[in-house]
Amino acid sequence: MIAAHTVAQVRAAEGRVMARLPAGLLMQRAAAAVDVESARILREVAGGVVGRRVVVLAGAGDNGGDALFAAARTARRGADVLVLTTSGRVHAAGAAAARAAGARVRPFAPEDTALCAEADLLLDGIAGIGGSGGLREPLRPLPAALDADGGPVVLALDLPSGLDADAGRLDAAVLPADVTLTFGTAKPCHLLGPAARTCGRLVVVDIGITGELPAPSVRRLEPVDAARAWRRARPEDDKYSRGVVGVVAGGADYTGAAVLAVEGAVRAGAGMVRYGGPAHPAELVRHVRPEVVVGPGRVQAWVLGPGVAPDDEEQGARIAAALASGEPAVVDAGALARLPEGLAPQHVLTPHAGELARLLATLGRDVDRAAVEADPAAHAHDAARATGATVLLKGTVTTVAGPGGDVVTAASATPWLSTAGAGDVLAGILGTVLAGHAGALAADPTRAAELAAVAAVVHGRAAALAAAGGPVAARDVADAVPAALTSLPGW
Ligand SMILES: NC(=O)C1=CN([C@@H]2O[C@H](COP(=O)(O)OP(=O)(O)OC[C@H]3O[C@@H](n4cnc5c(N)ncnc54)[C@H](OP(=O)(O)O)[C@@H]3O)[C@@H](O)[C@H]2O)[C@@H](O)CC1
Ligand SMILES: [K+]
Repeated sequence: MIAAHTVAQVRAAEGRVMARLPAGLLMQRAAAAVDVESARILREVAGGVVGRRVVVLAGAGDNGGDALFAAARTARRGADVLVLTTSGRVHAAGAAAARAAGARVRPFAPEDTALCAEADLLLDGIAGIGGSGGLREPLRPLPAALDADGGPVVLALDLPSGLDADAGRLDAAVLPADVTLTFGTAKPCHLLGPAARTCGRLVVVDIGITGELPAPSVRRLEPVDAARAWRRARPEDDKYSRGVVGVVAGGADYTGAAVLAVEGAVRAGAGMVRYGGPAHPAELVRHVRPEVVVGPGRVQAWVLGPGVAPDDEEQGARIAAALASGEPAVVDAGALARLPEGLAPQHVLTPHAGELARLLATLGRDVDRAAVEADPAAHAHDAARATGATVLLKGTVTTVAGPGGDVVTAASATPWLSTAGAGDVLAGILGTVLAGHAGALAADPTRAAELAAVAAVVHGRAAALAAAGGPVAARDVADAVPAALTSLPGW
């Protein structure tokens, strides 16, 4: 898991640690890590450090201070270091250290853009967690100038300058990084889309504040976390204790979604799957999966809505009854169009951006799909708070928001996964995960957010396995779930 903390959380922790330590020590730890990573990059891309061209952009605050002390260390290794200050103010001790080590230090001028583009390595110390409002002039043209082939490796200190550390938005000019070294803990911008795309490879540097940090506000689940959280079959299990998943999917006109949701649940290891729906999809489901039981009965978790038409009264009645039962449920597709009052965290809504925009519109918000895609976490969060449910928003980064404010993400394994039916399979997998943890969810329904992200990780991994770098069909994703599980590190 990668944990991210807000600026306020980081500043509070940093304050407590700094009160016990000599002044400037945390900055020196940060600078040392930047210097080590810089040397590693220079060896990799330029074959060595001595004489290699390093340009350092240093802003007015402590992010600039980190950059200046790192510049001093890298200059002492023999690199050719030019520091360009990007503000009228500069960290005085840092600038003195850089000069003393042989680096040149002067203000940035617009024509320096070319020098930046020709460097082997560009350190971005313009702004960190104190930054706001995006890149300022005269730096705004810089990202486009660096975009050309053969430009420098860009190493961002703490975060790519221009990002808002606490948000996933990307609505202002940003200097995208190839590598981001973040200090103490990741920040929400590193994990939330679309901002996360500008961070490149993320490295969290231990500067000694971890012990003072509270519970993270954003978490990214990794495959190893999915292995840990997945409920394994136990010798004493029977099909009921493993979890029974009730699937209300498909209708007279839509059958494929029912089959795919059932496949997802079966392949993820449900003890039993019960199908609820009209005769035609029921026959097809039975044909494809003879192990499925058709008709009502006790279940531990529901999968509601794949392939259900909004005006299907028969399926609508089943969905309403399932939600009223209070049992954990995946609320997908057609079921999203008819949400009742009184949802709770164990109800996981699984919209894509367009569906979330429609849902928010019914709650009186003035948003469209583009607005949701521009800030997925904020909108998922808004919907979770307004409905009381957990919201899993599908996308390149899967973003899960609990009504209590926690956000859990899962990076997508392959872009090929955006294919028809993949969402139905995810709904089935998630139904099995919720059913397997029904006891834990009864004790603490807010665990649904983490479990939803677990299902997304496994779904993404199954897709990557099935796709093997190329296109993938939804049913193949379901078939690959067992292999995806056994391939998880720590399984
Ligand atoms: N937390 C920790 O444990 C540790 C933190 N450390 C480091 O400190 C950093 C935080 O330092 P910080 O608080 O001085 O703020 P910082 O990020 O340098 O930016 C604020 C300055 O930049 C300016 N500015 C603002 N927006 C801007 C923009 N868009 N474009 C350009 N400039 C902009 C703004 O000036 P103004 O708005 O007044 O012009 C202000 O002066 C943190 O990210 C980490 O790197 C480490 O040393 C290790 C320990
Ligand atoms: K930065």
